Amino acid sequence: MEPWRVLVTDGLQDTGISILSKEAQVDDHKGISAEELLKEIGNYDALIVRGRTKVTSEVIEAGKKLKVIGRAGVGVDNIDTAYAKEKGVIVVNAPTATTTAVAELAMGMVFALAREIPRADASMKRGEWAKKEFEGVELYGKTLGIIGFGRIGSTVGQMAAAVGMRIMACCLFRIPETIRIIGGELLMMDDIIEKSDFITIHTPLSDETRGMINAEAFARMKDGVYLICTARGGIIDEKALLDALNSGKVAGAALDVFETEPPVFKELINHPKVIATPHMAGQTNEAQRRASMDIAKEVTAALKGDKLHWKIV
Ligand SMILES: NC(=O)c1ccc[n+]([C@@H]2O[C@H](COP(=O)([O-])OP(=O)(O)OC[C@H]3O[C@@H](n4cnc5c(N)ncnc54)[C@H](O)[C@@H]3O)[C@@H](O)[C@H]2O)c1
Ligand SMILES: O=C(O)CC[C@@H](O)C(=O)O
Repeated sequence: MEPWRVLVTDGLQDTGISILSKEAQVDDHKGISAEELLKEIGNYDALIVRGRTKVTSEVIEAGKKLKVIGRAGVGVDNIDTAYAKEKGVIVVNAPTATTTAVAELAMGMVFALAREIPRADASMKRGEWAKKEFEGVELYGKTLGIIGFGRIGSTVGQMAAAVGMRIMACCLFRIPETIRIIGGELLMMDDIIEKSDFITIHTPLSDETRGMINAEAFARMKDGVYLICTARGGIIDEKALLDALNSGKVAGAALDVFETEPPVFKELINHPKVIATPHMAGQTNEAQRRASMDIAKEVTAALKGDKLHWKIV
């Protein structure tokens, strides 16, 4: 029998490639264009992507031998999962690998906003000593509203509780035990919006969450609120955020994800009260190693017809 062929299009750490290579022929074609992918995909049994590759219905249609699509990470909003299901193509992800990394970046953003660390550093590098300009706020005793209390949101909750923040969270489905353990409150999203000093977003992008943080939501927030988003671009209405920053309603925003990536809305990125990072929250060496191993094992299991842990469709 011919060996299975696996195409990797957004890079994968060597540990994952080694696991796959024991069972299949692996082609690492990092950065492949959309046109090239359409031409090549017909030769492959499995496709492994991160967030860059758009796995459209056309790609799935062209993948005549395709049995499984693996997402080395969490969000599958770049994969047409409905079409994959229709075509009997399995979609799996590696949802636990990057939880700590994303939560740590979100917490880092909370600290960075409260003390304006990036702006202070930039002023030092310009040769200034602008000590009087920097009076921050303390986190101790402040309320952190967590929208989406799943794996990442609840990990952020534990970290923030450890520095003395009061935790309020809202969640759609299961209510993790964590909220009780950290002495937090489970509330409706409206309450979180109105009562929080800091708001951090950890939901997936869905029909329901797209544009969820809009002008109306900003109007209901406390004056001087801080906003953090490491979840997905599109959940926050970026134009409404810029207006809220300019009016002073929002004292600072830290964003890892954008409606368009790389971002085209430069006025937002360049705003002095915005801290921006290039969709790197899940990108620690440890997290990417775990993601590469998890997705390699899961894709191999799908090819062999073994039991799956993280089947999306
Ligand atoms: N920036 C990055 O590099 C990066 C890395 C990993 C994940 N992410 C994003 O983070 C998201 C969350 O990841 P996770 O592992 O915590 O997922 P998760 O499924 O464990 O948690 C998401 C939570 O959001 C809740 N939710 C969904 N819709 C909601 C709504 N309308 N209102 C309130 N709560 C809602 C769900 O109930 C769930 O508990 C992912 O979907 C992904 O988009 C980003
Ligand atoms: O893999 C990436 O590039 C981003 C990962 C992240 O957004 C995820 O959902 O796992």
